[in-house]
Amino acid sequence: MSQQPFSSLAEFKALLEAAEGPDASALHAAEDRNGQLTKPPGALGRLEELAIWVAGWQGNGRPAINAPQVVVFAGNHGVTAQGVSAFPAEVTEQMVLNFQHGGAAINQLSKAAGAKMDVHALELDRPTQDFTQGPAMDEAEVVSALLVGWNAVDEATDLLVTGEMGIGNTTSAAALFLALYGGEAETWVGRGTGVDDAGLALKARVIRDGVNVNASASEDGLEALRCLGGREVAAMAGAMARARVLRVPVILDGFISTAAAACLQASVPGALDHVVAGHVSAESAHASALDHLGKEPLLSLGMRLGEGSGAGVAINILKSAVACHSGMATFAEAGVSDG
Ligand SMILES: O=C(O)c1ccc[n+]([C@@H]2O[C@H](COP(=O)([O-])O)[C@@H](O)[C@H]2O)c1
Ligand SMILES: Cc1cc2nc[nH]c2cc1C
Repeated sequence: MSQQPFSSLAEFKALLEAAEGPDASALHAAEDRNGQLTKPPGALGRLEELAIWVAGWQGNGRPAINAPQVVVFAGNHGVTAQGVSAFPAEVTEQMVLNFQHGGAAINQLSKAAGAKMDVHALELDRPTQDFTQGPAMDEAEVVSALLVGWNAVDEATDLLVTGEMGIGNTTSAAALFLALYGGEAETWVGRGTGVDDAGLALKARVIRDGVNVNASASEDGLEALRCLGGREVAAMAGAMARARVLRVPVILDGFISTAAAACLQASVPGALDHVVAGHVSAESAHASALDHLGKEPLLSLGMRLGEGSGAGVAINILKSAVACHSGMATFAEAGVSDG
């Protein structure tokens, strides 16, 4: 077997810390080109900033999105034993089969956006430990899940979406936000797949217990991921980190994808400079989580599905931004007076 790129959280963190930023000359070239395109200055609004941002990360003043990749990770959570989801844990595995057969929303959204889609199920027959009883994972387990994500990113990818499937994972994500950002447990929990008011109160109690039991989770983002995350959450973090190293832009999906990202950011400032928020989910605390990360969502469609679905829709926005930037004529080329 070939040598793995990291074998501990410290080595993973060091790779992320060493990752380079965007290409300054591509950024300048894209800014310059943007000023010459046949439109009034700023008339394409945020599409202009997005195209320039993609240019910097791709190291190309005329960026392109020809090979977008959607990667969906699935994991099972011991905390489902507490009754925190409206659906049974078996649904995780059943949905993996649905993804493999092309029957889920993300299959259609990937197809509509011209993206390749891959599915990785992470040890579904071995749920993480119930985090109200102790850490969800030991270091070897979280490192192994980070590696699945790291290795899932194609080197030829030019835009990445990380999605997830995991019954119980809105509880895990809420616990991560409580550990990383503090505040009241009640403000971080939401209905997930659709729990009632009693379920919501139970979720708040569960995440409060989880954060109290795992005191070290509040000290570092990667330690929080180990104690309160899940295998699919860690795999998303691993894929986002690989994309940062490869300088591939990433579109965040919903509440759980944002929790994975928040762990990276809390551990390594700048770890999310290559990340844009695809949408704000209907999970009630998602907007606040995005605020903490300083990310303005591209879309607000009332979606709360996960799977990478909101980010999948947002691929089309980035493609549109880049198509205008790289394909439009300049004033000189088109013979249009530039005022
Ligand atoms: O992405 C979101 O914001 C989102 C919000 C609510 C639910 N989900 C999905 O629903 C599942 C988790 O919900 P739950 O109630 O089991 O914690 C998981 O498979 C997620 O993909 C996803
Ligand atoms: C059916 C179903 C599909 C999902 N996709 C992502 N999370 C999900 C949760 C459920 C319950």
